[in-house]
Amino acid sequence: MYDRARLIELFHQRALRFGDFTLASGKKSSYYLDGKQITLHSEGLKLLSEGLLDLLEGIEFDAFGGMSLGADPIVGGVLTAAAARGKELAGFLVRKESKGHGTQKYLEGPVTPGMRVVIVDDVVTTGGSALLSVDRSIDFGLNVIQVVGVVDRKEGGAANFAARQLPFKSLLSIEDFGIKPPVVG
Ligand SMILES: O=P(O)(O)OC[C@H]1O[C@H](OP(=O)(O)OP(=O)(O)O)[C@H](O)[C@@H]1O
Ligand SMILES: O=C(O)c1cc(=O)[nH]c(=O)[nH]1
Repeated sequence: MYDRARLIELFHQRALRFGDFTLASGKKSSYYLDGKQITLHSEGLKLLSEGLLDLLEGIEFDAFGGMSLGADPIVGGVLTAAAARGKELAGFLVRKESKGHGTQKYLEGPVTPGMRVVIVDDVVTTGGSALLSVDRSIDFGLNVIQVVGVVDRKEGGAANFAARQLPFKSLLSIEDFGIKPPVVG
C-alpha cells in the first residue's frame, strides 16, 4: 500500500504552480502541474510507481508504456516496482515524432503484437496525448486494455477515453489539490 497523502504533499510542494499557462491542447490554465518534478524525484517516482501497480491490481496485462517524455520515468519506475513484486512486465515508450532514420519506429521496447498493454500519462487533461499513444500502440498491433494517469485534471480526458471504450483510472485528481475542475460538456 503506497502513501497517497505523501504523494499529494510532494505534488503540492514541488509540482503545482499558479500563473498563466498554455497547455498541450492549446487551452489556457491558471495552474500547472509539472509532473516531471515528481516523476524524476526518487521518493516521488517510488510512491507513484507503487501506487500505479496497486491501482492495476487484478488487471492482467503484459506491458506498460506511454508517450515520451511524460511517460519515460514512470515506465522505468513501474517496471522496477513490478520486478520487486516478482511480476514480469515489458515496458515501451511511444515517440511523439517518428525517428526518421534507422528503424523508423514510433514504439520502442520489447513489445510484440497481441500483447495486452496499459497506457500511462503523468498528467491527463484532454487525454489527447494518451490517445495518440493508444493509436500508435494499436497501429503496432498491441491490445490496449486500460489507460492510467497519475493526475487527472478532469478536463475531458475521462469522457474522451470512454468514447473510445477505453477503461480509465487515475491515481490522483485535481480535486486532491483543492482545485475544482471546470464543467466540461
Ligand atoms: O491530456 P492532454 O491534453 O494531452 O495533456 C496532457 C499532456 O501534456 C503534457 O505533455 P507535453 O505535451 O507537455 O509533453 P512532454 O511530456 O513531452 O513535456 C503531459 O505530460 C501530458 O502528456
Ligand atoms: O494539459 C497539459 O498540457 C498539462 C497540464 C498540466 O497541469 N501539466 C502538464 O504537464 N501538462
